[in-house]
Amino acid sequence: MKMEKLKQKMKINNLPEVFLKAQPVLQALEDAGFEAYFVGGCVRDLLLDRHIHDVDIATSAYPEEVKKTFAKSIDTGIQHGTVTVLYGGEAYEITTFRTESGYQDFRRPDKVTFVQNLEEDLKRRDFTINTLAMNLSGEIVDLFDGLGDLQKKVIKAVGVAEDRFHEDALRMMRAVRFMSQLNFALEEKTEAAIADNHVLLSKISVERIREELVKLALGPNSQEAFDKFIDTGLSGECPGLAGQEEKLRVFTQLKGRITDEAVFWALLALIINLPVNKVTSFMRTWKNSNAMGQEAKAIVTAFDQVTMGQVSNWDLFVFGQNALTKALEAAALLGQPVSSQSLLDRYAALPIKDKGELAVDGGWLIKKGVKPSPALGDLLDRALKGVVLGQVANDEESLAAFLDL
Ligand SMILES: Nc1ccn([C@@H]2O[C@H](COP(=O)(O)OP(=O)(O)OP(=O)(O)O)[C@@H](O)[C@H]2O)c(=O)n1
Ligand SMILES: [Mg+2]
Repeated sequence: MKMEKLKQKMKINNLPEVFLKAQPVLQALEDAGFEAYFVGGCVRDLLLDRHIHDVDIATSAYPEEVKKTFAKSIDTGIQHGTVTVLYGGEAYEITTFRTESGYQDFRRPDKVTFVQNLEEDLKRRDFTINTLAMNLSGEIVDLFDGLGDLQKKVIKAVGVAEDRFHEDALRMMRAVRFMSQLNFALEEKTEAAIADNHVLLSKISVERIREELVKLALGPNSQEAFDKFIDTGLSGECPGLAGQEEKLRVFTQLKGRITDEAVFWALLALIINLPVNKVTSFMRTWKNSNAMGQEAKAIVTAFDQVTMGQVSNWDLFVFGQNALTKALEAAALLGQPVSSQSLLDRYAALPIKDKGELAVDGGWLIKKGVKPSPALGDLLDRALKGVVLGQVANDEESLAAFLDL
């Protein structure tokens, strides 16, 4: 990407495809007599050469006027001034310049007020790096020195930090999440304001906090971000983490990067010394899906076994490939001495990896004269164990002999 700095104005040449595709949308709004800009995360990520997942547009047009300008639109958040426009097979969120006032509950504005200019809109946004806007010709509008802070690599609240966090307390989590994802530092006053206001996080839904925490954990700079998450008191406002500050510091000393969400949850449970039988309920307090809860529990179970040393082939079979590899990943991150390769080799050498691969089933046993009964289940278990442990070949004849049928 080419950037030119002209009369204090930065212009991006050779815009990536996502923006080129969206340009006609901006053009249509301008042709209809309105102002329109690309705003927020997409401009930030463009300048950082990061992947751009969606392109957001801010405009002076009112929602009704936006709808009139395009053939296809959906009223996604019309009460907040957002209309989703479908154009060229893509969906664009177009939001009228707005300001939000009266945040009684620290999480959503009591009312949205439309404003006439871009500056009014940008100044109620969270961080300077998220206030950048770009016009149709690729010129960057930088009213709050977002470019300077991108260069300095700092997360800095727009204006008075405390006000921004009172408007939306989730922004405190966003601050540490961006630190991790972008490998940025936290500006001093912004950090102090989080430390002063961390209790407001309790007003935010667990789901929204969870989403930010997972992004933080999976980011490349998670170690420093975890440090701030703990230092500022944010961690103490999270489900099950109050008073666990010292243990949570382990996250600042991991031996590498967490690359999987379930591994993160398993690590969290392990680090706060949660007994295996508490993992599912802990996962529920974080409003995780049952599937994620079960996966985390399976990883913790496998971890406990592999780090204790005694792992039979039957154990390996029960863990399964997913829980085993992720438990080994967790062990490596925690610097636990585990002979991962030999466990993986042993797993790979198991005669079967799944119950479904067993050459016989209940129907076969019944044909062999076994009555449907609990004993039938026991026989199947014996067959499965025999095959997994290599005591019998996985074919009908060998299994019939093995089970004395
Ligand atoms: N609590 C929030 C959430 C969002 N924003 C503003 O809305 C933009 C878009 O929000 P969102 O998509 O949630 O975040 P992004 O910054 O785009 O980051 P991501 O990469 O996660 O989408 C942000 O850039 C920021 O300007 C804000 O001020 N306060
Ligand atoms: Mg975004």
